[in-house]
Amino acid sequence: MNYMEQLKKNEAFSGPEGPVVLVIMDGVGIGKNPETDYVKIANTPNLDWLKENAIYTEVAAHGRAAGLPDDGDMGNSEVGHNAIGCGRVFDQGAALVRNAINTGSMYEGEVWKKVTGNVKDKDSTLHFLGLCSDGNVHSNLEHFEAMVKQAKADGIKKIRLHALIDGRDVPPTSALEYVERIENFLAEMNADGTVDYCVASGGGRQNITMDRYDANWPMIEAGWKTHVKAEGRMFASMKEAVEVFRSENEGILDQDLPPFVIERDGAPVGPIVDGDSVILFNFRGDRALEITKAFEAQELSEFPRGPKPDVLYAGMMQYDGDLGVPELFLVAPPAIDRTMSEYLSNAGVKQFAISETQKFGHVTYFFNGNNSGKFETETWKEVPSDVCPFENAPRMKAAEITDEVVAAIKGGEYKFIRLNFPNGDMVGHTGVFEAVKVAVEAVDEGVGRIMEALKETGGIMVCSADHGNSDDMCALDKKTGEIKLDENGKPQPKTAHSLNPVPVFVYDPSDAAHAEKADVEKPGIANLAATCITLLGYEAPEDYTPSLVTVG
Ligand SMILES: O=C(O)[C@@H](CO)OP(=O)(O)O
Ligand SMILES: [Mn+2]
Ligand SMILES: [Mn+2]
Repeated sequence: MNYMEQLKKNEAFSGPEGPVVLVIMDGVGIGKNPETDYVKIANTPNLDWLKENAIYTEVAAHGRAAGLPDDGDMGNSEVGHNAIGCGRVFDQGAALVRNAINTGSMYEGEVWKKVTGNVKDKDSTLHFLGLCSDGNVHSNLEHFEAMVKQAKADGIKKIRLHALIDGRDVPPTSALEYVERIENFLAEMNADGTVDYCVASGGGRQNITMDRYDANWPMIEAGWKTHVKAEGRMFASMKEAVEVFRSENEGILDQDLPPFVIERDGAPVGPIVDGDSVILFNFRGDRALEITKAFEAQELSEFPRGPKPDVLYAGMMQYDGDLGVPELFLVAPPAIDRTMSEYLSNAGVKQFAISETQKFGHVTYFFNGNNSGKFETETWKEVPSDVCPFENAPRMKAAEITDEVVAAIKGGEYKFIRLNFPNGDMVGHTGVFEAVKVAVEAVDEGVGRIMEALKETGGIMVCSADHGNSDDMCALDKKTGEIKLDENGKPQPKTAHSLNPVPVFVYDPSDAAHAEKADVEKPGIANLAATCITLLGYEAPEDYTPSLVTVG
């Protein structure tokens, strides 16, 4: 459907006096275990009050409810904000790539043929760069393995893997499990002696290559040096690199591991040079855009890249639909259309979107279906994030974001305000329990101040989350369900998102909407779009998942 029907005004309710404010508390879900649920453990008087006094419901934010392949897949910010922003559930990257590989349609596509053909014609190297885990948030090693098998069948002789280490979508120190899997797989591929496939470089994902939203370009510079120029500390294998780094940095998490280069006979085994092909096998866009720019841009001002090698570069997906980046991609992204931002813009509703750098693109680019363009009535505001380990500054910029939101509420210009508080998620990923508690408390304070401003102006708040994280902070023993302890008897942290549902609070202090909880079957975060549109006094598009409240 490419036409855009207009939103109809709701005859029974024409919207509140003040704005509708959508608060996305990133990574704040509803835990199952009070001992590991740092949202519960934190002191949250405002969220507690809302639970008792506002309209309260719980919605699914993972698995099929977010367009992921299976209900065992945890939610994440991309699929979460996509669903919230477009009111429907699309099959997302993880599912689309799996499908393209299983049906073989990826290999029949022009891009696969081009990328592999280039290597065959020039007798050069096919490089794979990506996050090496089965987290299914940015990537899945399964996809890498399938592509390598196909490349071998297609006659590719030389493959190099530039391996980013995870520990953020999978257990925090699980790297060696993936290293073993990769090394066994490559050994199997090499066994008949016809090909030369190996790991060439890598490092922790929070250290190199996977920065996002221009927060920290030195990470991209370090990645470029490591993967492309093959400059850095050399090791005989990835296993050796991980083991040495761990012995030198007590307690280091996988995501923070330093960069490494693999050598053979004293020389780096896989710099990226003229004539090669490169596939970035991450399917998610936020942390893929900067390294893609480094490979694609003719001129680059963000760091002294030097002349870029003349390679054929392809992404797993198109990462930005508006910018058309990257030029070559293996799988078409979900065709997310008719987002609520577009509808509201067509209806002339002025919109304000805000977060700090770390989540700025979540509430703008992800929210608008992975498009970086703005609709006419939108204003976007980015509060610069600190560049530091967030366990050291767990309040992040919650207060500054709140200041801006309160000013926007009181200013009266915007009818719809959306914001993301990153704390519950960003600090949740650090695995530092005490910091997570402070992080959640900072969010609660922000919510409280927004409530006050809405009370004064007659607005309405919809407060929810994109997925869980801080609600499930400890590793549990799979068999017994007990908290796993480390060698000092302390709970082992869990740094990944959770599979838990998330809360939805609808707070209408002046009772403008006479809102009541609607009876919705299997509610999910996608239902938030229709909820906001309904509270703004419009009828939601028919094919949006329904509003969680009735009004009028
Ligand atoms: O940090 C990230 O990239 C992901 C986890 O991989 O978190 P989120 O989906 O919350 O952005
Ligand atoms: Mn998130
Ligand atoms: Mn996260």
